Amino acid sequence: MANPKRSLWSPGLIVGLALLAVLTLIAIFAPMFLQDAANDLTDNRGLPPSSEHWLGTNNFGQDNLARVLVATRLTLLMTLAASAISIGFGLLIGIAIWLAPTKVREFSLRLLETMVAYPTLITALIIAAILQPGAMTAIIAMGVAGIPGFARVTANLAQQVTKSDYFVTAKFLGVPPSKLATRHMIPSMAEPLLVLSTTIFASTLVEISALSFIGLGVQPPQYDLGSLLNDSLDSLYTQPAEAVGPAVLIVVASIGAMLIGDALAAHANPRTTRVWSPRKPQGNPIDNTAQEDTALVRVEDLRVTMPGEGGGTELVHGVSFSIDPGEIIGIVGESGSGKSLTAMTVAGLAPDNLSINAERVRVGTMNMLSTPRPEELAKEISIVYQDPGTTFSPSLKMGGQLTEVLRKHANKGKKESRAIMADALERVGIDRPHDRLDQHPHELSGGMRQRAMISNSVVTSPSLLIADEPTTALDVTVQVDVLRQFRKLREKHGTAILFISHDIGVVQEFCDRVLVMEKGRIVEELQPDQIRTHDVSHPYTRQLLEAVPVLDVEQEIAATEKVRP
Ligand SMILES: Nc1ncnc2c1ncn2[C@@H]1O[C@H](COP(=O)(O)OP(=O)(O)OP(=O)(O)O)[C@@H](O)[C@H]1O
Repeated sequence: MANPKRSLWSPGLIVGLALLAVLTLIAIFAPMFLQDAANDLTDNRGLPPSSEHWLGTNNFGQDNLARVLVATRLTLLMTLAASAISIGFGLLIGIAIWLAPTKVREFSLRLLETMVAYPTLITALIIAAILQPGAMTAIIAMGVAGIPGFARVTANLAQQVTKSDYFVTAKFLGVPPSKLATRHMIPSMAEPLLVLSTTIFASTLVEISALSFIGLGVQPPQYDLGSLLNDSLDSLYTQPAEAVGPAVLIVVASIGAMLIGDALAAHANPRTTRVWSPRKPQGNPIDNTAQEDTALVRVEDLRVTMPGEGGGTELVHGVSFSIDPGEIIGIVGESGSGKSLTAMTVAGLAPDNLSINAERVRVGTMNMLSTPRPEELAKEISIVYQDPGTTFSPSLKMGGQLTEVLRKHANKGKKESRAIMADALERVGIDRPHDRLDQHPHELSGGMRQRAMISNSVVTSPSLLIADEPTTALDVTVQVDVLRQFRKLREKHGTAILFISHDIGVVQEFCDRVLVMEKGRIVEELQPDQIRTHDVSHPYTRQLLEAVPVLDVEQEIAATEKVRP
């Protein structure tokens, strides 16, 4: 999904569109006005560049520049036609695969994988060699050769759509396949496919010119940029200017298309997968105020801005708070109120596209606006993310990923790290923990992955644990187990916790203090008792309290303590 706040009109897009607009104008008007200069045989053979013939003339006395400009039309038309074949059929096949029965789908996906292993140009060469050389052959060869690549990407994207709740529901309700494709699949995939289409256009242009260059594409008397390049070979040393024109136009056209593709890709939503990344350092990595300030975390006047016209959009408006060692602070607020941005900035992570400004963001002695040492960061701060699906790399086994921090930053050996992790997994209720370490993330359920992530974050006994809605996806019993783990961590190691939740019921007993956020501001700071007795002053907090059924965490923990040692 595109980010509406981010301007589409980047310099790259403007330059790319301008280049393609100029080429389109050339393609339209050059054949109307320069046909004679380009095609008429004259006695002015092999002239060097001059004010009359900017790129000189060829061996038949034809003006090289006029021929290049006239050839632009055929080159662009062939490229458009071949790209349309690749994109059209690729889209149909990619979608059909996911609407087909499982056996057909599996076979088609394997077939596509085999086909994409062959470079497009080789496939095109084989097709062009079988058919009679000519413009139509070049179009068919390039168009057909580009289908598997486009179909493969479409199939990958379509697979993600088929997993979405809205698609499953629509299928369940009996929406016919054609409607599933047009209403659900194509709109969801439109943006990445548009970006891919511009890349296909650029590569088709170069490859179709290559086919003509080697004599399998356009044949005389027709000519395109590739065949003009070929013509220039005979006199490359005596008349190099003849090669310059077609070469420059091929490069300019493909750069134009790539710039448009890049700009569209950059405009695509930067948080489709929620990626938090380290930021550019601001100031000294060590914050000396830690000596006189007993708080573990100190945030002063934090502002997070989405850059844009008119100074951009401020998403977090001057937030200040502190967390003492061992303190559990809750942040509650509705979706989009700035909870995650605030917490991730405290961890020194925030989306790249946002600008972060603050008087201070300190954790221990680390200035989180700068770049603290990675070993210190890994030991001092742990994060439990909202989405367990994206936390683990799908291609690596759980064991390698879960023991990484222990091995790298706590200097534990492989065996010892595995034993510590297996124990931690067992404590969050994961059965057969040793076997789990040898499994891949997809072999675990979402709830298990979430619990694995939680156990991973507590094994290093960090000073600060940032938990971004860690229990949202878990059932109540597991929620309680997890909260109990967090409590034990605080009791044993004095870990402070920044606990983000939508659910004021969960935070009320679990946290020592609760910050209520609304629209990027902390609107109220509450003691748990105030939540319990509804002694709150801000209308938004009252609304939150009225909206959420309250879970008595204390009671639940007490109840499960009785059954669990
Ligand atoms: N990378 C980004 N680019 C642009 N806007 C962003 C980005 N990240 C967050 N936002 C916007 O900032 C606001 C606060 O987002 P944030 O993720 O902090 O909310 P939240 O309170 O954690 O919500 P949720 O509970 O749904 O996760 C939202 O309007 C969100 O759309």
